[in-house]
Amino acid sequence: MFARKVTTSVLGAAQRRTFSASASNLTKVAVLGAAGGIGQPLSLLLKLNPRVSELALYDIKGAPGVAADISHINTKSTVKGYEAGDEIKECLKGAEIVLIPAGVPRKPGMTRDDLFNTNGSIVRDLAKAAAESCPDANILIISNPVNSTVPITAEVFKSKGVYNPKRLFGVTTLDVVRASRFISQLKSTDPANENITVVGGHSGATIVPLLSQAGYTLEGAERDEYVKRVQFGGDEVVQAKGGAGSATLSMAMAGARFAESLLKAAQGQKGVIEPTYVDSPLYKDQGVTYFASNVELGPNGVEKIHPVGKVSEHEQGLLDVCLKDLKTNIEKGEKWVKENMN
Ligand SMILES: NC(=O)C1=CN([C@@H]2O[C@H](COP(=O)(O)OP(=O)(O)OC[C@H]3O[C@@H](n4cnc5c(N)ncnc54)[C@H](O)[C@@H]3O)[C@@H](O)[C@H]2O)C=CC1
Ligand SMILES: O=C([O-])CC(=O)C(=O)O
Repeated sequence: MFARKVTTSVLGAAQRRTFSASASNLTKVAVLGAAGGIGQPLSLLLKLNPRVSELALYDIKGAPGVAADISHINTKSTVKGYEAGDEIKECLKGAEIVLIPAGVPRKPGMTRDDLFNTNGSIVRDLAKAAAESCPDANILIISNPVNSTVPITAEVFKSKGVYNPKRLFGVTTLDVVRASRFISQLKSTDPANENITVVGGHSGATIVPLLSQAGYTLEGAERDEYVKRVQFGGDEVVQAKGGAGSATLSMAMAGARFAESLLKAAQGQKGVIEPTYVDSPLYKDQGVTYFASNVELGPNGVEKIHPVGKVSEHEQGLLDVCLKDLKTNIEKGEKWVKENMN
């Protein structure tokens, strides 16, 4: 078996290290919402990943054009674009990973929950298609509000009798990327060496960075500003884009990183850990059925859900608020999809 190293100049050193694969472990990856702000750069990054053998790009408009463009990049994977209608079945058939960034982004003044009505239906319909065409795939939900769109997807898979909690992930990687970048700015460290655990969910107060676990003890206003920046980092981008959407490029990097971690784990690498929002036992006794914490990934998806671990008194306070909000977001998603399954 030959193994080749591929490096690209668009990613940092930490990412470059991970982009190597043996030719025997190749995978079909589908992106739903591939012509969007996230979908396009995410598809580009996946095209650069030699672990991907086939890239299937679906959108209600524009996917064939994106696919034609990306297909000229001189890496081995094949790329095909699919349009609305029945083509989604062929797009999903045989996919091992399905990334879903389809849906509308926020405008200034909106919360992620304000996207619920529009994106809930979009995710529900795409989840139905995935449950029918690739029930064993790893489903990676990017569309907001993630705290609710993940439970919506789970209920759809349950309704079809194919739910596997080990294969459903809310992508919260961007929170970890931000938490690591923001502390490096405060401490003048190399962000590539920072890995701040972030737990909870993916909106406002449900995003809980655990600085103490990385050995940092910020106090007072500095601590509060840091936590607020991590919790509301998305708003910073929404404001700066002034009505033209939310984070797309950093999200594409975060989504590609998570997909790469899953591929590495699927292809036998041990000890691959990413924080992600999954069906979790950690706070089920409090009625919180989904929760993001460090998760060890493996060939079957979720291998081991790590507990939150030791937290400071201040972090415990943040967690208490998080759990209350999360419960509401989860129940809202479950209730809505049960009443609107068709
Ligand atoms: N999880 C996270 O950390 C993050 C999540 N997001 C979320 O990702 C979503 C997408 O954001 P952008 O790419 O900026 O939006 P966008 O509007 O640029 O792209 C969305 C794409 O989805 C497509 N689409 C809409 N309905 C569809 C359907 N039924 N089937 C297939 N495709 C469909 C649109 O045609 C469009 O190309 C938003 O909900 C946003 O809030 C954004 C940033 C970070
Ligand atoms: O803020 C938004 O709406 C998009 C998002 O989820 C993020 O950037 O974290």
